[in-house]
Amino acid sequence: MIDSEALESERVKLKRDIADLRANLNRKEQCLRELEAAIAAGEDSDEAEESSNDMPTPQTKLTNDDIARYSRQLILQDFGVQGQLKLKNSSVLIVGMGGLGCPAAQYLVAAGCGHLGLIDYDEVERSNLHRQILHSEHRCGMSKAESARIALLELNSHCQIRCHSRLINSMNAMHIIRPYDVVLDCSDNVATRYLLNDACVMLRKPLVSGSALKMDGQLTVYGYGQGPCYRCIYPVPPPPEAVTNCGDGGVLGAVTGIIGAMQALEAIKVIIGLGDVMSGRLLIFDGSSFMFRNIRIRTKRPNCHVCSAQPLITELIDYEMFCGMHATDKDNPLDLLEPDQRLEVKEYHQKLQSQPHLLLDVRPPAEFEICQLPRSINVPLSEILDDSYLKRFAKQLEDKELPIVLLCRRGNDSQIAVQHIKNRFPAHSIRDLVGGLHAWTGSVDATFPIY
Ligand SMILES: Nc1ncnc2c1ncn2[C@@H]1O[C@H](COP(=O)(O)OP(=O)(O)OP(=O)(O)O)[C@@H](O)[C@H]1O
Ligand SMILES: [Zn+2]
Repeated sequence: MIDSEALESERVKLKRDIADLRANLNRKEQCLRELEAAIAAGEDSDEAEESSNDMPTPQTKLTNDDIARYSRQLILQDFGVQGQLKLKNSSVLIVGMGGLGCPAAQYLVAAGCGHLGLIDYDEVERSNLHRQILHSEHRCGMSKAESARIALLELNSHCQIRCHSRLINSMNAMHIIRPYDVVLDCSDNVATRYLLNDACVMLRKPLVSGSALKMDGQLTVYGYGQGPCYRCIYPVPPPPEAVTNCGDGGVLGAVTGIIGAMQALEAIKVIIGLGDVMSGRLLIFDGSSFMFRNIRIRTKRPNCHVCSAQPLITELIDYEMFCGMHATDKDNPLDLLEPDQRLEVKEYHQKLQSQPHLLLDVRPPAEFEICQLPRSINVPLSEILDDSYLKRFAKQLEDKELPIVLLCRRGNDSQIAVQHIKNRFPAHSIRDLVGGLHAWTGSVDATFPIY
């Protein structure tokens, strides 16, 4: 008798193993490329970075290939040969090769930007591919900057592309940004936004800033002409609990595509001096109603801590501390509960799953619909925090013998929920499933989907 479930589980496991091996191979190939590049340059990597700071010799003529390739934009009255030459001699730094950085880089390279710097500390994952359109299935596991470079050079081999596969932070930002003319903020966190703003103000570089979440996006240009900087608009960071990223809130790829493409457009306008740059104005895009609003934002704040005549901040600070948030969205597991309030997934599977118990899944309904454990009941965290779940579970909660187990995607929200319910029912056995569904897939059922 063929056990089709066991075969399926084995098949999925093999696919995962192959993906891991491929990721490892990609990493090794990348190391090899970097090493060979360093050997070819006859320098160690630090010196290689210094040399990248040298100004390239300006190009004063378009080649025949340039003329053929860029003909459709060359014939634009306001663009012309001078615009193309400015673009050819320009250098743009893109921070973040994710949903915004990919389309932005694609349009800049296609348009003939001469020098591009790409920064990203992260590696390509499957969940990136729906919107980070320069990466590919085969490059999962590879550094995002390196993966983007491969795709961009296929589009336009004349562009000089430098990869910085690392986190940009207070230690390296001035050094990395200095050689570039314009910076694009395509990152996804507040700490990096303040870092890039401050560094760009200090180095007098225009900063084209974009953001996208769910169905909405925003765009503006900071530090251009007499326009304000990010700190003029947001002198203090938002509270960490008010900030959501794409991993938690979701985003539609076409929305990041729209904002990223517009960031490329603004960078080109800044470089060429074309049209009205989006400085002192904020574009707000609502993808569901398809409304573009263009609002005036304040002018320079006279007492801005970084861009005013007497700035208080004259060198880069610790931005993660300033914002109370990390600059990476790698899992930062919470540890809120006592050991006796926690339950490992294996123990749940072996001892409790077949016993009477109440399994509450505290994820939002849209996530619950993607996948769920057998007999789990969806009670979103918001319903727990506002106590509306009490109405639904009054009866079960009266039964102190019935153990309650809470779970979520990664094991953070379930801890918050346990704390809250425990305050109301201190005598109950209420525990969270450590590591949530991710741990379930890792330790109990390899066929359970991960998102
Ligand atoms: N300080 C930083 N230095 C380098 N790269 C950064 C920094 N801050 C953010 N990034 C990069 O910016 C990109 C932002 O893009 P985006 O939010 O679309 O991707 P993501 O983090 O892969 O998304 P998801 O939340 O779905 O995992 C990410 O690739 C991230 O690694
Ligand atoms: Zn300012």
